[in-house]
Parts: sequence; C-alpha cells; structure tokens
Amino acid sequence: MKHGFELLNDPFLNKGTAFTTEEREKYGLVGLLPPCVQTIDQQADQAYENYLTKADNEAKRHYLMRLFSENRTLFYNLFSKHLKEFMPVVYDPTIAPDIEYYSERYVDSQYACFLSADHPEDVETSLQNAADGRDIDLIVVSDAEAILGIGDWGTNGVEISVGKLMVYTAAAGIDPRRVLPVILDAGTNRQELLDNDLYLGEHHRRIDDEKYYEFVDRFVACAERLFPNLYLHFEDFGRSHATVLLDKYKDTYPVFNDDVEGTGIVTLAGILGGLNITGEKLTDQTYLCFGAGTAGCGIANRVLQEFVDQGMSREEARGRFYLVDRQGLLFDDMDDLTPEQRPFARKRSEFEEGTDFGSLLAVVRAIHPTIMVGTSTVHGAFTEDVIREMAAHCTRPIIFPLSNPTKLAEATAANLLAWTDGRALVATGVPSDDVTINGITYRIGQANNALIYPGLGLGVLASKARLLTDQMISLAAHSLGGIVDTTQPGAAVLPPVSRITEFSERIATGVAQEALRQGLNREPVSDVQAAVRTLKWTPTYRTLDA
Ligand SMILES: NC(=O)c1ccc[n+]([C@@H]2O[C@H](COP(=O)([O-])OP(=O)(O)OC[C@H]3O[C@@H](n4cnc5c(N)ncnc54)[C@H](O)[C@@H]3O)[C@@H](O)[C@H]2O)c1
Ligand SMILES: O=C(O)C[C@H](O)C(=O)O
Ligand SMILES: [Mn+2]
Repeated sequence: MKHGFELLNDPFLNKGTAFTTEEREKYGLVGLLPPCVQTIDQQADQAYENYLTKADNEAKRHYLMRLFSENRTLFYNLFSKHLKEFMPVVYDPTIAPDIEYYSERYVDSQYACFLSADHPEDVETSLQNAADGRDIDLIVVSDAEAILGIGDWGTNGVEISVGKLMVYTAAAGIDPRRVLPVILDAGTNRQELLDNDLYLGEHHRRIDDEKYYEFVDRFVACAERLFPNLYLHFEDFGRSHATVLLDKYKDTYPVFNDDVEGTGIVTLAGILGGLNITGEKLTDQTYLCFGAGTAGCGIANRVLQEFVDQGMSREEARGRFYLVDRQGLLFDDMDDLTPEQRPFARKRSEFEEGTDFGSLLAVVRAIHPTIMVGTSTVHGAFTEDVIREMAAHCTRPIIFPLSNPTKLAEATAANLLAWTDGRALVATGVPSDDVTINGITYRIGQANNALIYPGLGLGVLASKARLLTDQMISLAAHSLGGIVDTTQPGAAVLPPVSRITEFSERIATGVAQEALRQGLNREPVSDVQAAVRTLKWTPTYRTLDA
C-alpha cells in the first residue's frame, strides 16, 4: 500500500481531507493534511462553492480538471451531483478550446497514454506503463484528425479521450481505475501546430497510410493482448480512416466508433422520438443528410437500416435518402465520392434536366425532405430560407443541426422553432435552452452520442460480449423510446441529460440481453440486470487495502 505523499498524489486512492485519523496514522499522512477530517459530501459542497466563483466555463473546467487530477472519487462525486450543469463544462462544448490550447495550458498528463507513430516499438511498454498494473476494460483512443468539427489537433486531442471517459463514468458508472485514454500521434497537418514551439506532439505532417495502418494495427493488437476484456472505443478519426478502421476490426474485437455508430444510434433515437410525437411512420419520411462525412454517413446508414428493419427493401429505402456535401447533392457520376457516400449517390436521370442542386436551398426545393440532419461543420447553413422551404412541404419537419461545438452548429433551436412557428422537431449536438413560442415551451433534445455510448459500453462490458453487433446497436437506439411523455406540448425528441444515469442503465441492460441472446458472452452471465448493477462504480471512498 502506498504511503505519505505517494498516496496523496495517487488520484485513484487520494481522499484528501477525508482521510480519517486512523488512516492518517496508518499510512504516514500525519502532518500532511489540515487537521479537520471532512466527509466526501462536505468536500463536494466546498468544491462546488469554489467552482461557482470561477468567472466562466473555461475557468470552471480548469478547476474541475485539477480536482480530477488530484482526487477522482471526489471529482465524480461532485459530477454526479451536478450532472446536467457539468456536462457542457467538462465535455462539449467547453472541451473544444482546451483541445486547441492543450499544449500552451499543459499541466498534467491525466494518466493518459501517449503513443507516437515515430516510436512504434514503444507501444507495448507505453500501454503497460500507463496501465500501471491496473486491469483495463475500456480504452477511448483518438488520432485527433477530426476532433468534433474543429479538425486536426494532433496530440492535443488527448483531451477528447479523457473527456469521453469522464462521461462514461459519470453516466454509466464505469470504474475510473479500469479505463485508459489513449492518443495516437501520427503527426498533424495543422500548420499552426507545426510552427508552434510549444506544441507537445510530433512536429511533422501526418504519416502515409501504409505506415499509419501498421501503427494502428500494432496498437490494437497489443492492447487486445494486454487487456483481454477490452472494449475499444474509437473517437474523432479522420473521414478517410474512421470507417475503414471500424470495418477492419469489428468482426474480430468488441470495437465501437462513436462518430459513426454512436451518432447513428442517438440520431435514430431522436428521429424515432420525433415520430412518436407526430404519430408518423419512418418509412414515409424523406431524409436529407447535410455534410456526408463520418457522422453523416454513419447516421444515414443507421437510419437506412431502420427503414429496412421496418419492412422496406434496401433499394426502395435508399430512394428516400439524399446526401449533400461540398459538391451539392451527391450523384453517381461524381468521381470524388467517398466509399461511404457512393451507395447513396443519386442518378441525374431521376430529376428533370436543368434542376439546380448546387445549394442546400435548391436541394430542399427539389426533394422536399421531412428529416434534415446537419453534420457539415458549416455554421448557420440551415438558413431561414432553407427552413421555410422545408417546412412549406411537411407539417412537422424533423431538423437536427448536430455539428459541434456551438460555433459550428448549422442553426440554433430558437431560430428553427421561430422560422417554423413551433412546428419543427429539433435536437442539437450541444445542450440548448428551452424555447417558448406562442405560449408553448419547447424542450430541446440533445442528439449527442454521449447520451448513448456510456450505456452501450456498460452493456458490452456487463455481458462480456466478444463483439458489438448491429443488433446490439439497434437495440440501443430503441431503448430511449417511451421515456419522454410525448403527450406534453413541446416535448423533446430525446430524454433529458439529467436522467442519463437512469437511461444508461436501461440501454446497458437491453444491450447486454441482446449480446446474450446472440451468444456473444465470453463467460456465463446468469442475471443481466445484476451484472450491470455489479459493474457500476459509485463515487464514494473505499477502505484502503492494508
Ligand atoms: N452530435 C453528435 O453526437 C455528433 C457526433 C459526431 C459528429 N458530430 C459533428 O458533426 C460534424 C462532422 O463531423 P465528422 O466527424 O462527420 O466530420 P467529417 O469531416 O467526416 O464530415 C464533415 C463533412 O461535411 C462536409 N462539408 C464541409 N463543408 C461543407 C459544405 N460547405 N457543404 C456541405 N458539406 C460540407 C465535408 O466535406 C465532410 O464530408 C462535426 O461538427 C462534429 O462535431 C456531432
Ligand atoms: O464529442 C461530441 O460532442 C460529439 C461527437 O463525438 C463529435 O465529434 O462532435
Ligand atoms: Mn466525436
């Protein structure tokens, strides 16, 4: 057992002023702490008061990160008491500037694992060093080529791995000792980082694909070998790698790509939530994706699969999907489509000659979408003209501007509701305030993968699933139904973040049951609900091992 400063400096074991008199005597802490012994609730109250004195969300985040570095139990205790308030501070959108200025603001490695493609021979040692003897069940790994919508941030992107894991613990009770944030430094193409002496990553451009895939392969194989129960979460990889990597590993290991799959699940859940409100059928909808990249195509595929699951042929269902990217509406005669876009590309012969598809407005005018999802990173792209045009052809347009952080969102909830006189069913990527129009208060769902991935991960871990299958993913999307009271005027399409711990458990149980039904559990699990509950870690102090 650690003693003295070594114990105080271990955030997994540290209790700060809550070390009891006996513990202080036993573990060499006498004289190292102020005399008063506090309870964790007193510590949390005090920390919260301190937090409230901080001037803005960035300062608040820095304060919380310090607490996280020093005492994880207290950090999560406090987080659990202020979940809704802390989510946008700890996570998106406030995490974005902390990624941009990571190197300048660096104070602590936060127990993350830093892997460099320049030293592939160090992968195993680095993972072992970072795990420091802990059994690791969950890794969030990023190569930071496409952080949120803010682009390539190289090693600075480690913050997203750390941040996503914080949400796993806060929402689903994943034991913080059993997780590992990992950053793969494969270079960066952001010139301002390469020119910046303070930048803490490798100072070269991204490596070529051959070396890149070799490096990722080495990491995956090594992590899987060192941590046999690992569930591996990929985050914010670039458009040309994200789906390739997912497809490469998903039939061998339990891997998850948050931007492709997590976003697909939460968006489908939001669409199903919207249709619960209107009573309309999914298979009657026309779908427009604006920004057909990693998330855009991931969502389109998930929603398409739901059309198929609801009885429509894949071919007919595809006919309802329109993808718009930089080129405008995507056609099959274009030679710059990505492999993910190609199956959705339309034929020019479907339309009258001379139809204009160059702008979003023109596409909306031509196809009359009933669902429009934005994952383009183009701030304000859902203009009043576009929305009024869409709303002229359907009663309750489903409109999800999902680009993050706030400064990149395609529209605000307030504008979407104002321009449609309250008819739009809206969800946004980051939290939105309620909107009141004509006396009705509209609650805005947050279609952020954070609503889903913690519960999904808990379900995979509780069932000891050896793979994450399409059926488990579909189940997760369906498990958010029935939580919101859709008879209330202004009801949200998704349940509120304030209830995330409750519905994460529900997602986990459903997903774990599905894994068992498919016979994917590596070990027998007799009671799924009990397995989920047992796995959950609670933020209270434990007795230290002798
Ligand atoms: N809410 C969520 O849970 C969630 C999840 C994942 C991604 N996102 C957001 O979605 C956005 C995209 O992320 P990604 O990982 O898919 O990135 P990506 O780079 O893979 O995709 C973005 C796509 O938008 C296209 N685009 C850029 N400018 C455009 C324009 N002017 N018109 C039309 N298309 C344009 C790009 O060509 C690309 O195909 C980001 O802002 C990200 O934060 C949100
Ligand atoms: O990180 C988020 O807030 C959601 C998503 O994974 C994104 O990349 O934007
Ligand atoms: Mn992401």
